[in-house]
Amino acid sequence: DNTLFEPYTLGALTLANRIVMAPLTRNRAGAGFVASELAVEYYSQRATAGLIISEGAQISQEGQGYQDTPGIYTQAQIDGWRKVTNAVHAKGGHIFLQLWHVGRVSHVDLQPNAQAPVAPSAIKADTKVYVNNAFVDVSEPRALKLDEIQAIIADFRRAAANAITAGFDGVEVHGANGYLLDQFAKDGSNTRTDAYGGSVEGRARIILEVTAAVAAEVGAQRTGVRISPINSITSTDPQAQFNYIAEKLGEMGIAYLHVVEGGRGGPHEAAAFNYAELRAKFANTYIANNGYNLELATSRFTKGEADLFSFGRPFIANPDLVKRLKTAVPLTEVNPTTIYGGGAEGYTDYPFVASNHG
Ligand SMILES: C=C(C(=O)O)c1ccccc1
Repeated sequence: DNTLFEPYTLGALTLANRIVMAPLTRNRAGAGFVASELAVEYYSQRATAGLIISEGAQISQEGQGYQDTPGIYTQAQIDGWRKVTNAVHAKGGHIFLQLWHVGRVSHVDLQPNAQAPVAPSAIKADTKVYVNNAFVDVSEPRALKLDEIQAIIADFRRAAANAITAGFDGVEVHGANGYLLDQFAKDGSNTRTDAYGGSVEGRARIILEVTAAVAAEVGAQRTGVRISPINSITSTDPQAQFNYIAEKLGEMGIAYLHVVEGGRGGPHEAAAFNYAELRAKFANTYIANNGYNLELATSRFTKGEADLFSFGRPFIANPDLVKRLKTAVPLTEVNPTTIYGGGAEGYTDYPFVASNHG
């Protein structure tokens, strides 16, 4: 098979193609942080993706950083997601849920008892979050105690079990984009001197322990991990840090490593990081992400540099992205004003290619 549109085996799943829908936060969850009814239509519209990875779903109240993002830690949330997975499966699609803990990227208004957001160290992120319908500075975080780290690992494990109960085909541990696990992995945000910091191994410990716990719960073949070696937070030697993480994750036999190449949402730059070296540390499936188009994906695929390619914004505006890429139909541009928050507009109302076309 020499194209992106041939079937691909991922663990026990046969994907119809190598095109993955990347996790996309849309801030449309309803009361109780339950995935909205509209999410049923939104995700099933995009079921022709080889694999859908859902928007980040927080594993606990403490793990939430933005308003109206869905959770995966209550029965009502599980019930809401069940409708989504049923609809995607009814269309022959496959869907993983992204397990999310934001760590320091949060605001006291979202935190239990208005507490400070938690982090590896009490270092405030230089970023804003969408809370109370406005972009506001994040709140000052506090450093986690060792027993709290064990509790968070248990939260990830429980959330993974909930995702399988909700009908997901697997889970993706969110270790990227400046959130909790990424905060531990990078020394720009982790100055701990205990077992969870102070060295390549120490900074990697929590993402490896979380992944081991999740894989023990749902199976290694239904577990993926997302990392972003050089975005969001500075680190001294990202190549050494993430080569080590990739190697240890590879030893666990998990299904895939999903890599944000370059800066999040930025152009796909040939960044100062060797992704081929990283990939060589991980024997299973490598999903390449960030600013791909068909031409770039095809060229890297034919060079054997990645197995699957994930697309974010193109999937927002093109529910039938696979058909458009396969038949060279021009893509609809995303409307940036309706990505975050709102209702059906800019969510479930993007057009499909006319059925008589291609
Ligand atoms: C979960 C996100 C990520 O991984 O970047 C996110 C969160 C808020 C806005 C955009 C993206």
